[in-house]
Amino acid sequence: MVTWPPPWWLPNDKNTLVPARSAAADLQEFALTVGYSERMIPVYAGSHVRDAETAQLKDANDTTLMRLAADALAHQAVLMLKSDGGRLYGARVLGLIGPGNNGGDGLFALAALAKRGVRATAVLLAPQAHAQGLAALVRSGGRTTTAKHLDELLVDTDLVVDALYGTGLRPGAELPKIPSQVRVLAADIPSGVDANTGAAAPSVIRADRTVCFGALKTGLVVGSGHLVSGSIHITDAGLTDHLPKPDAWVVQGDDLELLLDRDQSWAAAGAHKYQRGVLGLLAGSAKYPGAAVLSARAAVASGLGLLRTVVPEAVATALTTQVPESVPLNTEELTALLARNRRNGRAGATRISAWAIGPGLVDNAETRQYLDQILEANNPCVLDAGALAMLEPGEHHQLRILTPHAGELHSLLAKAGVRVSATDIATDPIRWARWAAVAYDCVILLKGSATICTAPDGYALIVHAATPDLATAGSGDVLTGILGTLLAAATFPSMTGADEVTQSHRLTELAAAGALIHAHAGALAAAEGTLSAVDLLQELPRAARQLGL
Ligand SMILES: NC(=O)C1=CN([C@@H]2O[C@H](COP(=O)(O)OP(=O)(O)OC[C@H]3O[C@@H](n4cnc5c(N)ncnc54)[C@H](O)[C@@H]3O)[C@@H](O)[C@H]2O)[C@@H](O)CC1
Ligand SMILES: Nc1ncnc2c1ncn2[C@@H]1O[C@H](COP(=O)(O)OP(=O)(O)O)[C@@H](O)[C@H]1O
Repeated sequence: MVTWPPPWWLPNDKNTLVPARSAAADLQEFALTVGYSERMIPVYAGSHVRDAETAQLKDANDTTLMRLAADALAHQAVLMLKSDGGRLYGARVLGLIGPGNNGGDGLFALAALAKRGVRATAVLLAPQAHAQGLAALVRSGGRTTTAKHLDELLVDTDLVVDALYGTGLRPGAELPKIPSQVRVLAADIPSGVDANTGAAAPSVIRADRTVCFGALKTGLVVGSGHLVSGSIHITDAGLTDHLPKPDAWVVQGDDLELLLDRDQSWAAAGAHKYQRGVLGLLAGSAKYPGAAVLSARAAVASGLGLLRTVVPEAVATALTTQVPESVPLNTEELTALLARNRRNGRAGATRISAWAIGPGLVDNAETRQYLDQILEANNPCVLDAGALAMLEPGEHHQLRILTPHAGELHSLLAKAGVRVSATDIATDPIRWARWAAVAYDCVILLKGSATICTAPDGYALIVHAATPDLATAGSGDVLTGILGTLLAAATFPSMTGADEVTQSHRLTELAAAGALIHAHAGALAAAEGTLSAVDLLQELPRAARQLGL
């Protein structure tokens, strides 16, 4: 059950809610109480992986795990060197070696490469280096040098192995500048990335490939971390018994079926349109007429049964012309429909099964009246853009997905009395998405290159965009339409008596499913050239088919 207000919030003098000092620890606890699935890729805070590694190693001098990590690193270095017809023998590899175990990984990996004829040089960038690793390198014929020679060595290097800092990084590290044309393989996590949050130092060493040891770290999948890690290869180090419950899960195309958990009955030949879901759309304004059209088209293209629309005069004609499948709802019909919803729930031919609210909406008395009426009818809904600005924090026991980008998340949190800057959100996006999920008692889908979907109890799913081209005007309106259709078609555990946590997990999974379809359509559209929101729409049926819907 979601408790409101959450125990770690304290009222301030303006009677709004602000986080108590212990909030971070409490949230961490929350994040760890969620279940486990084999299918999605579990993600752990870097510090938890480090603790697990330490627990796994009974003897502090045992280098078993480090050698395992180094083997994986050396293997990927070989693959990178050999790609594009490159030679291994005589290739020049520079290791950037830091003071801790990450440096140790790099030294053992260089030693393994030196044994295979690579000209391996360790650039010792800290006053001390891992002693056994250093001895192994020297025994294998590798060389060492200091930072003084780095720039001249970089001119003639085939590959840099970044083993400067891993999960032990503290803020303020000095990092060398590596020219962008030099290929970089990172040990565990690119140096400069915070393994718990994904925050990256401006001077972060950007990698083409990262070999991640033991388990996928949160810092590699959100924030700037996943933008600077290149392709990620995870090495199993047998840590499972020592790891806590995951911090989050990364979901990919294969997970869609699991996320949707569809009741297939409607798909039978006899199913009619109402069983596929009836979506209500409250969207658009004279100022933003196109947003309503984009959401409507996306909803229809995602396999909706029926679309009912509530839009202002200025949008109505364009909507019926461009989305002839949509059926407008006038005020009287809306009132009657919502009354039926309130009395008899969401199923049935004359009900609305879910709402998509907000794209292009502006805040005025009429819109507020519609919004209040719709929310009162208690249907599952997705709230985006203009609707977010009209919401207040608090408990409501409804199934809601809110879809802010970072700027909108900032405003939502500010309304709840949580004063965080856009930079704070960028440096720890999962945390602040979780806060908003608690404050608004809903699922938050935080948009960005990594989309974070999280429930009030901390359950978090991450979806990566395959292309930055998705960041284009109207792309979010398309997402709202997709989510609306998924909500309209979904059955919820409430109907079988499940508790609110189970319901909110189901909603989180639907949100992630919507983000996956959106991301896949984006990848298909980008493959054809530059991407507009309309291109994205047109790829939706193909994306859904390829993902097995
Ligand atoms: N713990 C283990 O048993 C294993 C660790 N492994 C590797 O070890 C890494 C973690 O090792 P460590 O805990 O030694 O941490 P790191 O090697 O990431 O860094 C810690 C060292 O860097 C220094 N340091 C951190 N921030 C600094 C700053 N801002 N300025 C100057 N110095 C700074 C610290 O004083 C310490 O000496 C993992 O990322 C992974 O690469 C793997 O070898 C597998 C086994
Ligand atoms: N850098 C990025 N790389 C990939 N996808 C992104 C990036 N930034 C944003 N997105 C995605 O693009 C969409 C933009 O949505 P939004 O900001 O609401 O746009 P609009 O309001 O114009 O419709 C979201 O799905 C978001 O996750």
